[in-house]
Amino acid sequence: MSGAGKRLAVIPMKDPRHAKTRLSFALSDGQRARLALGLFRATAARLREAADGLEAQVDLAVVTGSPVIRDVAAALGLRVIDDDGAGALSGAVETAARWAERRGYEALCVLPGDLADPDPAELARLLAFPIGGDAAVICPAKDLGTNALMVPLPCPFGFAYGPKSTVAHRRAAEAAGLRPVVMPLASLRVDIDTAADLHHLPAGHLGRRRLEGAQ
Ligand SMILES: Nc1nc2c(ncn2[C@@H]2O[C@H](COP(=O)(O)OP(=O)(O)OP(=O)(O)O)[C@@H](O)[C@H]2O)c(=O)[nH]1
Ligand SMILES: O=C(O)[C@H](O)COP(=O)(O)O
Repeated sequence: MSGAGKRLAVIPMKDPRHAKTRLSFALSDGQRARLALGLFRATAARLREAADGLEAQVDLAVVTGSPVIRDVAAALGLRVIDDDGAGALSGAVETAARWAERRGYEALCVLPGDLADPDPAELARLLAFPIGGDAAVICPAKDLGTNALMVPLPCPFGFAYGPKSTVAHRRAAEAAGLRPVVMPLASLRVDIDTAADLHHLPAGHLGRRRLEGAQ
């Protein structure tokens, strides 16, 4: 099987036209779509840089129902997993986990596509963590969302994305007999949800320029 002895890092990604709705009062529809696509591209590029520097075999994928994202991901060399119209983040990640398990991958690392400024060195540290079959790694967001989750496959618990999902994932991992490892990585604390998060974007970034221009 193509994934034997390897890990799969997957980015769940909506269609940019339907993404970042919490920014709709701060950005136009076009600006939101460009921001969502730009954040996805940046996260994919940093993930590639991290994976290329590792001895451990890590393949990269996106799980999406968006033809736009599918084309961009294929051009970036990512594997494309159809989210089967999951309609919610946990369902899309579950689809990716089943896809990876069928192909023999030993672990799945999930990263959202809206991280503000992920550091490849921190991504590499996460990807290289030796989870074996008995641990799950959780990287908390500043609002206690789950900004990275790495689990053994088959994953013995259900994905529980939503408000304060770090707590839900930690409890679910423990209940399933896994050792939860909370790994607070500074560059993974911020994902772009609200206008206030735009300040965390790199200087000169479209989203930040728009916000500063608007003030
Ligand atoms: N494939 C897939 N990805 C999703 C889904 N829901 C969220 N995502 C992705 O998961 C990551 C985190 O999601 P959110 O923070 O909710 O992003 P968002 O849905 O664009 O933001 P809002 O519209 O403001 O809720 C982003 O990369 C999203 O594109 C889904 O139903 N399917
Ligand atoms: O972290 C999570 O559980 C999901 O990303 C949803 O949280 P968010 O919309 O606050 O990012």
